[in-house]
Amino acid sequence: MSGATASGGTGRPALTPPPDAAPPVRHPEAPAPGTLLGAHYDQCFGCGETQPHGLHLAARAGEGVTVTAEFTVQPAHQGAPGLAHGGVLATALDETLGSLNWLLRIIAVTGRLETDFVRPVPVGTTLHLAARCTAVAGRKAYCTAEGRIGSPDGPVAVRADAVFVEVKLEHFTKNGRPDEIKAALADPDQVKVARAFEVNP
Ligand SMILES: CCCCCCCC/C=C\CCCCCCCC(=O)SCCNC(=O)CCNC(=O)[C@H](O)C(C)(C)COP(=O)(O)OP(=O)(O)OC[C@H]1O[C@@H](n2cnc3c(N)ncnc32)[C@H](O)[C@@H]1OP(=O)(O)O
Repeated sequence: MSGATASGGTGRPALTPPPDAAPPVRHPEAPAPGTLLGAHYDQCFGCGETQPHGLHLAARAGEGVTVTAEFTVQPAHQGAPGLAHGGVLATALDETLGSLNWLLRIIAVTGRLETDFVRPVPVGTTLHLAARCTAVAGRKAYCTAEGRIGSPDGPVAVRADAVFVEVKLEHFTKNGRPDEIKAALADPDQVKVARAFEVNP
């Protein structure tokens, strides 16, 4: 698949939107700015509320196609003694970026995630994350995020650029556990169902 190469076969870096990319459009029924988005799946390692090993990251809708999120580094997230593991920090960025799906009202998965680790992040730190979609081209959403230490205006510790690729629900039913998808569809909590599955065709 050409998309997995650095340039996607175009000679253009894969994280640079193509010339025909359009500005992202906030879906008219996207959650209002300030709304806590909740988990897309309660067992998700990034955001799942009942995932004991997870980051319990809580994302909030912003203006336009932006979100913010907070994540407090726990002892279980260490790489070096007292410092967050880089893969965990990449997960926090990935999850925050993935939350932009709710504002675009698409189902999209991470195709590429390029991360800069700018400062070490000590255990106990609350990382304040902010993500925004910068462009959309076909099935691809180009997004960027950063995480700051201690407050939304704190020093930048991590940054990421990403391409998310829109997929059909079959991506999950074919490759994941279809029974759980069906159970989620039958969930009487209609808000949750709408959030998970009521997306643009
Ligand atoms: C109980 C219910 C729960 C269910 C939940 C349902 C609702 C959920 C709602 C929201 C979910 C939010 C989740 C957030 C969580 C955080 C995000 C993650 O961590 S996601 C996991 C990690 N990512 C993967 O596992 C992807 C694995 N990869 C793939 O499946 C494929 O490679 C995929 C879908 C990315 C692309 O495969 P193709 O066959 O569909 O499409 P092709 O034709 O190859 O590419 C389409 C376009 O995308 C570009 N592209 C593809 N891969 C790229 C890449 N790596 N970098 C740059 N561009 C790429 C290509 O160049 C092409 O562009 P051109 O249309 O030709 O212009």
